[in-house]
Amino acid sequence: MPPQLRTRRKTTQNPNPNQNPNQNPITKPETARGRRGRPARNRNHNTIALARDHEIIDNRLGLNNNNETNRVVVVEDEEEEEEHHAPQVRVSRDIKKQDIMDDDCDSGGRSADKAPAADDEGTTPPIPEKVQVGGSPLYRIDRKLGKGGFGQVYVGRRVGAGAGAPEVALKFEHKSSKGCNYGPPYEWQVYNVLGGSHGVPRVHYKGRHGDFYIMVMDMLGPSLWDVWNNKTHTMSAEMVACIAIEAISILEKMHSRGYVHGDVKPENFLLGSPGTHDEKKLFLVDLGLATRWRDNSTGLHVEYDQRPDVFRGTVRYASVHAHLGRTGSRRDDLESLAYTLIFLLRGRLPWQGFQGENKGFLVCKKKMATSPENMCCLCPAPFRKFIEYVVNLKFEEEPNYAKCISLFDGIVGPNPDIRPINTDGAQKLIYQVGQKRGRLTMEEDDDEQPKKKVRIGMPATQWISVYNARRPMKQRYHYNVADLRLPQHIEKGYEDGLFISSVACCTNLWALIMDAGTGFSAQVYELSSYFLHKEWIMEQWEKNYYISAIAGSTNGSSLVVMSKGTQYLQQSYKVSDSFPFKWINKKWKEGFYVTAMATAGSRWAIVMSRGAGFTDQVVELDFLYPSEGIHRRWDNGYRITSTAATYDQAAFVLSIPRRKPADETQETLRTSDFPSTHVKEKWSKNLYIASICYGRTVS
Ligand SMILES: Nc1ncnc2c1ncn2[C@@H]1O[C@H](COP(=O)(O)OP(=O)(O)OP(=O)(O)O)[C@@H](O)[C@H]1O
Repeated sequence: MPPQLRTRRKTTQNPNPNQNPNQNPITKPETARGRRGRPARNRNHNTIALARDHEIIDNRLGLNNNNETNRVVVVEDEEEEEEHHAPQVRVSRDIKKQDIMDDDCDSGGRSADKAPAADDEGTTPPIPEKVQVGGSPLYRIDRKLGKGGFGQVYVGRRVGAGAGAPEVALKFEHKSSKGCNYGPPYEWQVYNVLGGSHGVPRVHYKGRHGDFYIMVMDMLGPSLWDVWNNKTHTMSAEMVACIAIEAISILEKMHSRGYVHGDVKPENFLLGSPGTHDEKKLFLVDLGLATRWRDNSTGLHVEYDQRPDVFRGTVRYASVHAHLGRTGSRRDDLESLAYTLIFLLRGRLPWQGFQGENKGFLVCKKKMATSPENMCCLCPAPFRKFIEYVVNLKFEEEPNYAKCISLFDGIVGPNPDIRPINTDGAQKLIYQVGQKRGRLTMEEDDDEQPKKKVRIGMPATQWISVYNARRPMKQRYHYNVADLRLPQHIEKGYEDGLFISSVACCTNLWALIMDAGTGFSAQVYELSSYFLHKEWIMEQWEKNYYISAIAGSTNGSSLVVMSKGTQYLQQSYKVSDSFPFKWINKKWKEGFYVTAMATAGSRWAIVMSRGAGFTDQVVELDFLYPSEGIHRRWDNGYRITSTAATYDQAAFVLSIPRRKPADETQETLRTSDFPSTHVKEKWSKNLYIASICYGRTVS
């Protein structure tokens, strides 16, 4: 079917007649481009970039000075709204660890691998028979204890020592391994700080032997995954509650030293060596993904950030924030611990079994959609309470470890000496907190107002509208506009001296914001059955129009508005099945900033422009309205400049303007219906719609 083409054009005189249109050749053609003025097309990515020698007419002042305060409100005939369920979108990530291995055959199997040293896989260079590092005695390498994505761990026996001499564990990392690009493994630094502290094995020596970096550490016993696996895939509630209690105390200690572990999972909790007095003691190993939550020099919490293309950890146990690429903080370890506990107790997590390229996205989506009640049905109540607590923690919030530990009191036997796991560390913590506060439990928090549940298991779609403070101006909105009625509203707006500033779509009905403060001098638009209609856009680019607003419908059509008088120098757009953060990141480095976004069903279209008038830009992407992230960004001077949402996710682009507006006020609203009455209230406070979209939030 040919694209449905409805193009209208509106031109006003350049209100800045002193500017010579031939004066100002600004952009250098992109090197990938062929003939002059032709866009460079990246065949693989449906990316079109145009570089043109042209001059920019900045009309902003001309129209912004309009002091008109009367506003015309045209409310479109109400029409029935249909509910459309968009298919799932994909998120591709930088996969750092073994997240591909998470499926029905458990990744944990690798730590039970007890092959002798000589039988090692052909891909890794052979482990030496004997090693001596960093002033250590000479060790003979014995059986293999385990293997991870980074290293291999073997038993070491001291050469010449008697049969009763204690064994050590040696972690080998080949110099060519991912973790050793810049010298010794990063994990060594973390062990320097944490080694030997509560629940972390002691490191005795470390150094290089041949092509291997080797760490000599306390020899430990089976991992919790091994124990679970040997026990027909179940564990008693008492055993898991003891693990919870002690694991929380280990994390508390690690956090108190400024680190988050970053990869909490059953494979990384080890018991002490069988037959030793530590055999019931819990340890946490693998510090390769540990990061600082507290800056060493300032003592302050590290800065919040979100980089949706960065994933660190293990898909099955990662916190939702880790999936979304947010800077790790203490809450993430506790969320991963909660999943670890439920896995040990129930033998399975609801998001196991996803496969394929967009597995990380599907797992994260499922985590968001699983309420604590559902995750913990048939589990004792403390486990649900623990999950509810941890998923509500804020980025910088200090977890109440003692309260978390006390949640499990009722499940474990009263006598710590006969518990299946040693809980000494937790007893000590509870005691210390009790001393400090004059009480042993943390019941005072029980009167707290119940927190808003963030994992509802029930998606909701809403209008998200963003309002900026501006000098009084005329703004008009239309909503529930069917395709055929678009032209008449737009033409009327043009006649009244308005230009389209934002467009949005709810199901297949359009919303249109037109105002007198755009600064545009001319505008064209097209309603097309394509998302997006490349040829038309290129044609308009050739005529010096730039994309100023876009929207897409669930049936895949799009409304693209292109204007003259923008401040843009060059523009590029991408249509993608998943939120294309990697591409955005790449374009940021080239001086482009996101200036418009839209979705059609599960697809995203992102427009980026040079000369956007921003000095920095960030993205907030979530399965719900990311209020914490937005507030943090606001505090740092960012303001929302683009929004778009699918049925699954909402994306917000926040920018720092090059020129600060006199009044930086920005407000957002989430409403089930188009916010017609709210808009009028906002207008009365000189707040005008700056961006609007319809899609995923949480009611
Ligand atoms: N001190 C130890 N004593 C006994 N076994 C150990 C010890 N340290 C590690 N292991 C075993 O070796 C396995 C791999 O160790 P570790 O997790 O440190 O390696 P890694 O390559 O960093 O793993 P990952 O891929 O999870 O990052 C562990 O799961 C465990 O079974």
